[in-house]
Amino acid sequence: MAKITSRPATRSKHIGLTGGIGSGKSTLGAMLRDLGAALIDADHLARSVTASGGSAIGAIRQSFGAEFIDASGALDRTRMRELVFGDATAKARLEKIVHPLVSAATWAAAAAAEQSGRRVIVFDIPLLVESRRWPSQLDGVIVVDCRVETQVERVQQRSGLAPDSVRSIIAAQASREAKRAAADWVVYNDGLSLLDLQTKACELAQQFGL
Ligand SMILES: CC(C)(COP(=O)(O)OP(=O)(O)OC[C@H]1O[C@@H](n2cnc3c(N)ncnc32)[C@H](O)[C@@H]1O)[C@@H](O)C(=O)NCCC(=O)NCCS
Ligand SMILES: Nc1ncnc2c1ncn2[C@@H]1O[C@H](COP(=O)(O)OP(=O)(O)OP(=O)(O)O)[C@@H](O)[C@H]1O
Repeated sequence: MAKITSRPATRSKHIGLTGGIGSGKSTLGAMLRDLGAALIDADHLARSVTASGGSAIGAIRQSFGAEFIDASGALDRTRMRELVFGDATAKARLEKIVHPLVSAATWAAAAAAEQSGRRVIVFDIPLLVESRRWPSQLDGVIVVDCRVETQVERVQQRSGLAPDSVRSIIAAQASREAKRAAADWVVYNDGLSLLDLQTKACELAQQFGL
């Protein structure tokens, strides 16, 4: 199958969805999917190329060493997290391996959604604002925003990561201000119940013609 490396000719709406770690973008993405959008999740694709047998594993082993691959043949995520969020050069080296694979998988999934007649495709991309290519390839961008304290709390609750580790990940991402400046729609997901967030999802879905 030919590799798809950029946006195919399209008639559906392509909406980017981004936000810092723990902001709630995957939660909003799932709500938009339930309202009829096709959802493409870059984190999910990145996890699949770094799972056992994934297409990034050979290059990661070669570049970082066998100690970054666990006994099942998958990326050792804890070890890699501890390395890259304190070492910008190592992070760039990892991204150079993973991002092109995620990008190709993203466009392949978008083409499939397009072919099956989906009118709205939501691209959940954590590093959308940091990327030079993504913004120009989308029809609009939703930014989910919340206070850093809320991000730290949510991620700690979700995965047990220590507050300092969460803060080091936040420090490696674009600032809240930079993200908001790139937004066509800002969803402020702080002090909101999940029901309130669902209401915001319904309003967006209506604007997208879902
Ligand atoms: C470093 C890794 C192994 C840590 O794995 P872990 O299971 O702890 O986290 P997970 O992949 O679920 O990501 C959680 C969140 O961390 C943040 N994050 C992940 N990678 C990056 C990055 N390169 N730069 C900044 N933030 C990142 C995002 O907010 C993401 O939603 C993993 O995140 C990874 O392989 N990152 C490189 C690939 C990448 O850039 N993914 C982002 C989407 S393409
Ligand atoms: N309004 C809300 N009320 C209660 N819990 C929420 C709300 N928004 C998000 N959460 C919870 O916060 C956690 C983080 O949300 P989510 O996974 O959607 O964030 P994310 O931005 O996708 O994070 P990541 O970058 O790590 O993928 C989840 O456990 C989610 O259920």
